This record gives sequence, structure tokens and C-alpha cells, in this order.
Amino acid sequence: MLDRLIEFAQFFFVTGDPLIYGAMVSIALATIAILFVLTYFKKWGWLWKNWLTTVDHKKVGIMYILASILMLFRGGVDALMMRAQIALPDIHFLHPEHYNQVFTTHGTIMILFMAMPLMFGLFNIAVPLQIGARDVAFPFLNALSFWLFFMGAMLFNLSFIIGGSPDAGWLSYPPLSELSHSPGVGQNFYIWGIQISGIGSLATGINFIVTIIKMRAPGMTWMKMPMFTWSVFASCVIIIFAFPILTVTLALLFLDRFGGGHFFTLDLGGNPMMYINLIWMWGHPEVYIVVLPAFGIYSDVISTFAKKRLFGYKSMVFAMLIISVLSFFTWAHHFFTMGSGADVNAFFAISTMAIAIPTGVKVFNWLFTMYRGKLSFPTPMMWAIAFIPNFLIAGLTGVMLAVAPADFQFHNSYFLIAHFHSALIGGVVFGYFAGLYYWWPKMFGFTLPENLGKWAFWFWNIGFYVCFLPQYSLGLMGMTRRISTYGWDTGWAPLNFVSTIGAFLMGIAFLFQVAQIGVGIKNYRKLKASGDPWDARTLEWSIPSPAPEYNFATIPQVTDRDDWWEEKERRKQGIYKEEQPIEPIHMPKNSAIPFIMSVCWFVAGFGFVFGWLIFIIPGLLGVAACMIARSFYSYDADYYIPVDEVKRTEAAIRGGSV
Ligand code: HEA
Ligand code: HEM
Ligand SMILES: [Cu+2]
Repeated sequence: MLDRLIEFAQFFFVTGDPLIYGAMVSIALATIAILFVLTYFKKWGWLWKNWLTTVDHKKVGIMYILASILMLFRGGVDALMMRAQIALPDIHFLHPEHYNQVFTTHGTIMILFMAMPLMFGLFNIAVPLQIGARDVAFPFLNALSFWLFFMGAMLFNLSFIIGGSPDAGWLSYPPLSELSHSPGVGQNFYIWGIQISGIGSLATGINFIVTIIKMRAPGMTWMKMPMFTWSVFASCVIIIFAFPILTVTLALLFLDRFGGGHFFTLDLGGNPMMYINLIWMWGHPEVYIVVLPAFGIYSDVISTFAKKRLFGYKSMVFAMLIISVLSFFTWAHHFFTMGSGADVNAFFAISTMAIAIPTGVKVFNWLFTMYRGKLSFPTPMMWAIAFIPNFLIAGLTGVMLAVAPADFQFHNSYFLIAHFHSALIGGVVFGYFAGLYYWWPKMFGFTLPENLGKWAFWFWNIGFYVCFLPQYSLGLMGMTRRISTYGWDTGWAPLNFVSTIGAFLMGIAFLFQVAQIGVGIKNYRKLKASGDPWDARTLEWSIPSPAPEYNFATIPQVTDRDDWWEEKERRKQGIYKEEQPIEPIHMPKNSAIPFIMSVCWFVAGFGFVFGWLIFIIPGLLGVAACMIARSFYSYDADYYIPVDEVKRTEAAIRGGSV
């Protein structure tokens, strides 16, 4: 036992780095503060009952969003530390080893623990409401997905404090990620953090596909579905085919590291190229997993604020489905330079370029939707419009990268870094921000203050161009990715300095957003939103903001695409649908199992990271116990809300009128 403690202490105080001690102290202080506040205001019961054990999709969505904002902060601090380090030559703020850790955690966190959960948050907030459903198909599984993501993310983040962070890049290529080259525990944190949250992502994919197929309101045929819901469907189709590949790849890497396997080693029959193929078979589709829902948001937001039907609805749907299929045939464009040969490279170059066609269709459709529309520009619309030029740059430089011979020059240079940040920030993050501002009133019942939102918008946008445009030139000037410093003789200093200024402008933009939320909460009474604050088109706006726990008192009967808009038009002409009688509403009960089971996974994962059976065994036993409890002893998992109570709630929120 004593050796274990000493071993633990060694891991704990692995380095004398002041940044790590600083982080430890701040995390400890923040934890104490949270515990104190919860105890002082007697909020433990509230937390447990309303949040930790909830299975309500709206609350699960809010928890995803909160966690992802926290992760955006962590990933953003990483980004600023890197940009500070390379702002000028010969800076000694981060050691080279530390720089490696920071870009690895930044990339992994931003994609897997920021973009994915923010996306899942928006799925949860909007999809059931858009299709006129009372929840997702499997609410229990939905809560489990969230907690698995959360515990996976926490495990990954723990590496910063205990044992050391991973440092082999966000995709952890072997041989660098093998035991021979990375004997520390950082890679184990990477594997287990992603595995645990990955199970959650796969389950979410399945959950939303079933929800969209089975739970649409009567009358909502496929071609009447809101575009965001379509994009979620397309994204989830990619998830269910791509995430199992990630799971298997990381499991094999784990066997290499723990079980003396040789799947990806350089000797005994292994081959690192196998890993590189597999990880990109997930990694490339992953970028479309995150961007398609952003496309869906742009479609809904642009048609709402242009007061027009989306132009080319059917072509939008097919473009998305084509992108989701094509996304599985382009993975090798990430290693044109790794010896595939001319024929293979030509195949993947052409399939990659082919994606420009459906994407172009979408871009033109958005422009045509705005053409001659009655445009207004509240913050969601501003993000949607800013996206178009940003994404055009990202897409066109993507097509340049897809030219295999040219990629021998661009590959792993700052040109690539600029390409993917343009796509990920200008495309994905901006899209999710548009969605967040758009659905905020539906989530919380008040709109965010617009003036601070506009400040945030301009800082993000200007910062974005100032940060990433110079990087295209830096790439062409020969600056490669993942270097922690360079010499004055390179001539890269001025552009890097400008780029760092841009990064800090985006940091300020984030602070504006935090302030905006703070001011919004303070003035929420003044900013109170009606059920339909944007005069929007789809069903989620037909019910009060925030929606009651059962969403729809009676399930809507859909007759049109943009059904709520058409309904409003009909009402203007005095035509009202027949009121449906309210019936008792069937609801799922809260459950503590998703939370407890995920905590057990966390404990087991922690044990696997260090190879400590005293954590692995109880953790896995706990997981098994939760499964048994759910399978054999959870008969009492649902209840009915009686008609009277529904009527009372409706009357209270609507104040007697609609
Ligand atoms: C959301 C994220 C996202 C998105 C949407 C894209 C979209 C695209 N990407 Fe990108 N890409 C990444 C994220 C993304 N990428 C990441 C993270 C990496 C690097 C990872 C790493 O190495 O760590 C990467 C790397 C990467 C490479 C590897 C380069 C290398 O390693 O050397 C290539 C090469 O082909 C490429 C190509 C493309 C193409 C062709 C598109 C297309 O989908 C773009 C299509 C869009 C348009 C073209 C614009 C709109 C179209 C029109 C207006 C019509 C008219 C246009 C034409 C006819 C051209 N990307
Ligand atoms: C806030 C603005 C951001 C800035 C200033 C920034 C900056 C950086 C920097 C400096 C690097 C390392 C480059 C290198 O040395 O190779 C990097 C890498 C990366 N970033 Fe960002 N970033 C930002 C936002 C994002 C977002 C939002 C995402 C994803 C959604 C993201 C995903 C990545 C990825 C995947 C890598 C590659 C990591 C690796 O090489 O393993 N970044 N970023
Ligand atoms: Cu790709």
C-alpha cells in the first residue's frame, strides 16, 4: 500500500511547473467555492433531483452546453498559451515538451470535448421540439450519454494535474503513442478519456436516429422536416458508422500499450500505417459530423431572418446526404505524402474535390434564400452571414490541399493549420454560436442582450481573420505545424506576431460572451422572451419559452413544411385548427443510474490509466451492478402527468392566452 501511495505522490507532483501548480490551486479553490455555495444555500437536493438524475432532454442539453463552454475556455487558454509562445522567435514561456502537450490537449479538447458536446447540446435542445415530440426515443440512454461524455472529459482533463498530459498530437499517431516512445500515462488518459466519452457519442447517434425516424409528429413526412433536424440525421448516420472505428482503433492501441500487442508497432508484424488509415477513417468523417449540424442551423436561421422559405429544400437534403456518404471515401487525403502511390492519391484527390459540389449547392441556396428576403440582423443572423465568406476561404483552401502534388508543399504547414481553423471556427463554432443565440430564449426564457453580443461578434470575426489569414502566408513561407519556436532569420516573426494579436482578440470576444450571459441573467425579467421571439417558422416556436417539461400539451398535427409559419399565416386569415383534447402525458422518471454508472466508468478508467486494480475492479463491478439494476429492477421507470396538472401548467405559463 505504501508503495502505491508513493507512486501516486510521484505522479501527482510529476513536475515543478508553476502553471500546473497554479491550475491545481485554482481548481481546488473553485471546487471548495462550489461546495460551499451548494451547502450554504442548501442546494444539494435541488442539484441531485433537477440535474444529476434528470432524463429531460432540455436539461441534458443545457448541461452539455455548460460543459462545452467550460471546455471552450480550457481549449482557448491552451490556444492563447501556444500563440504567446510562438508570437516571436526565441520565447521561453513553454518548454518544447510542454508545447507538445498543449497542442495535443487543445486539439483533442476542442474537437471531442467542446465541438461535439456543444453540438449534442443543440441536438437535445432543438430536435425533439422541432419534430413535435415529448422527448428523445431513449431518455435514459440520453442521460447516460451525457454523463459518459462528462466523465470521459474529466478523466482527460485530469491528466493535466496527475501524471502528465498526452503529447502525441490530437490523433496520437504511433509509433509516438506506443509504449516504447511514450512510456508515461498521458497516452492512457487520452485513450480512456476518449473511449468513455466515445461510447456516449455513439449512443447519442443511435438515439437521435431513432428519435427522428420514430417520433415525428403525425403529418411530418421526411420532406416536411426542419432542415436542422435533417442535418442532425445526416450527422448521426456518420456517427454510427465512424465512431465504432475510433473505438476499435483505440482499443487496439490500448492492447499494444498494455497487453504487449503489436498491431501498430514497427516490429513483429505490426504497422503504424494501419493506425493512420483507421484513425482517419474516423477522423475525416468526424469533421463532417461537426459541420453538418452547423449547416442545418444556418439553413433554419437564414430562412427565419429572411422571412422566406429555404431555397432549394430538397437539394439541401440531398447535398447533405451525399456529403455524409462521400465523407467516408476521402480519408487518405490526410496522408498523400505517406507513400500511397499516384493512383490511390488520384482517387482520394478526386473524391475530396467532389465534396465541393454539394457544399457549393448549399452555399448558393443560402444566398438565394437571402435574395429579396425581408432581412433583419439580430445576432444569430449575423453569425450565419459571417460564416459564408469564412467558410468559402476554408473550403477553397481545402480544395487546394486536395490537389495531391500540391499537398506535398502544404502538408503539415501553417497553410493546413489555417485551413482547418477556418473550417472549424468559421464553419463549426460560428454555426453553433448562431444556434446558441437562436435557441437561447427557448432554453431559458429570455433573449441575450444584443449589444454585448454584437461586440463579441465583431471581436470574434476580426480576431479570426487577423489570426488565421497570416497563417496561410506563413505556411507558404515554410513554417511547419507543431514547432514551439523558430529563429529570427526565418522572417516569420511579423506575421506570427499579427496572428497572436488576432488570437487574443478572440479571447476578448469570449469574455464579452461571458459578460453577455451574466448581464442577461441579471436582467432576465426585462429580456423575457415570448414563445416565438423571432417570428420563426418551425414547431419549437409554437410552444412557450422555456418549454414545459412535457413540451407539447397536445401533439401537433403537421400539414406543411415550416408548419408553424403556415399555421400563423392561417390564423391571420381566421382559420384555426381544431383543438385536440388533452390526455394524460406519459413521461420517463428520473434515474440516478446514468450518473452513478458513469462515475464507475471514471473510476475504472482511472485505474486503467495507471494499471491499478484497486480502481479497475470496483469501477467495473459498479458498472455491472448498474446494468443489472437497470435491466432487472427498474420496472418503475415512467409515470403519467394527469390532465388537470397539464391544464394548470398551461394556464400558468400562457397566462390564460396563447
Ligand atoms: C469542419 C471541419 C472541416 C471541413 C468542413 C473541411 C472541409 C474540407 N477539407 Fe479539411 N481539414 C480539417 C477540417 C475540415 N475540413 C481538419 C481538422 C484537417 C487537418 C487535421 C490534421 O491534420 O490535424 C483538414 C485537412 C484537410 C486536408 C489534408 C491536408 C494535409 O494534411 O496535407 C485536405 C486535403 O485534401 C482537406 C480538404 C478539405 C476539403 C476539400 C473540404 C471541403 O469539404 C470543402 C468544400 C467547400 C467549398 C469548396 C466551399 C464552397 C463551395 C463553393 C462555393 C462551390 C464552388 C467551389 C469549387 C468548385 C471549388 N482538409
Ligand atoms: C480560439 C481560437 C484558436 C486559436 C488561437 C487556436 C490556435 C491553435 C494553435 C496555435 C495550434 C497549434 C499549431 C501547431 O503548433 O501546430 C492549434 C492546433 C489545433 N487546433 Fe486550434 N485554435 C483555436 C481554436 C480551435 C478550435 C475552435 C478548434 C476545434 C473545434 C481547434 C482545433 C485544433 C486542432 C485539431 C489542432 C491540431 C492539434 C495537433 O496538431 O495535434 N482550434 N490551434
Ligand atoms: Cu479530411
